[in-house]
Amino acid sequence: MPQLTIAINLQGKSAVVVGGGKVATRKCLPLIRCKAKVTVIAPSLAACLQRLVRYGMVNYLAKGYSEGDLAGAAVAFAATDRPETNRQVAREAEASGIPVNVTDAPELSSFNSPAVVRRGDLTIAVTTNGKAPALSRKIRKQLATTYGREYAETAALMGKVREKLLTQNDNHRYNKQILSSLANSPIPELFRNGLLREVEHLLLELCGPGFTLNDLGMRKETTT
Ligand SMILES: C[C@@]1(CC(=O)O)C2=NC(=C\c3[nH]c(c(CCC(=O)O)c3CC(=O)O)Cc3[nH]c(c(CC(=O)O)c3CCC(=O)O)/C=C3\N/C(=C\2)[C@@H](CCC(=O)O)[C@]3(C)CC(=O)O)/[C@H]1CCC(=O)O
Ligand SMILES: NC(=O)c1ccc[n+]([C@@H]2O[C@H](COP(=O)([O-])OP(=O)(O)OC[C@H]3O[C@@H](n4cnc5c(N)ncnc54)[C@H](O)[C@@H]3O)[C@@H](O)[C@H]2O)c1
Repeated sequence: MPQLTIAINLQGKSAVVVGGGKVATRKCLPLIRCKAKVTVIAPSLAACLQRLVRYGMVNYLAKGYSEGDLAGAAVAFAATDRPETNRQVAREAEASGIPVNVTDAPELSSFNSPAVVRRGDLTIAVTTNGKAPALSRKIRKQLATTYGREYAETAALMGKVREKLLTQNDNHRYNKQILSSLANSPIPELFRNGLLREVEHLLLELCGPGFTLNDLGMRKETTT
């Protein structure tokens, strides 16, 4: 089934992960990163999850799932190795209108987890609508080699330029032209090679004065 791909803000929202193994751990880490309040429910935990509990990054209920455990959740994950338990979680979520990811039954899920490359505010997500997760993983690895850390800097820089353009200039056509030129410029390659002076030259050429890395509040380093 074709699915809507969205990026959702879960900061401060409750996320319940049922199960405490390898797959549950993989579901918890991005939730922690986006500052959700994560609760894990499982009779026992994998070592990595035990550490996350020890460091206060997830709340832990040491028990088997029972109906009502999803109360107040903005999102839920059924990641136990018991298909019947995962189905019970799916039923409660469905009855309560809570989006749920059932890790052994895509047909019962209201969403699935894409394979993700993160570079600062740039997120590249790959999904096959649940058909071929191993393919998503392979493509994620290919993308990770093409889009390195320099894209985090590029996205940050373009965010600053865009903010400044939008606050000081309401000529949208002109702004679009500048931002499109920046997106198609060699700025990522320049960042990758530490050529910040050349980045400055490009900014001057494409945006005009007032857009140095300093003006934009971005760290300025000496270049060779
Ligand atoms: C992308 C990724 C994200 C993540 O989980 O964070 C992810 N699976 C990953 C890896 C992976 N999963 C599996 C293998 C072994 C090879 C294989 O079976 O193909 C590998 C590959 C590996 O590990 O190398 C086994 C597997 N996966 C699912 C089932 C159940 C079923 O299909 O019934 C089974 C059989 C379980 C069993 O054996 O019983 C189901 C789902 N897995 C999804 C996501 C969702 C669809 C994503 C999409 O639309 O493409 C979906 C539908 C639900 C969900 O979990 O959201 C993550 C890669 C992270 C990365 O590396 O970036
Ligand atoms: N979606 C995916 O990407 C993917 C990949 C591989 C496997 N899977 C599926 O994910 C499931 C979990 O795999 P795993 O490798 O994490 O297993 P695992 O054996 O490492 O962990 C299973 C966890 O479930 C917990 N559990 C068992 N009964 C429970 C209950 N009643 N209530 C709450 N927790 C309970 C256990 O304590 C354990 O922490 C399997 O069903 C597998 O088919 C999904």
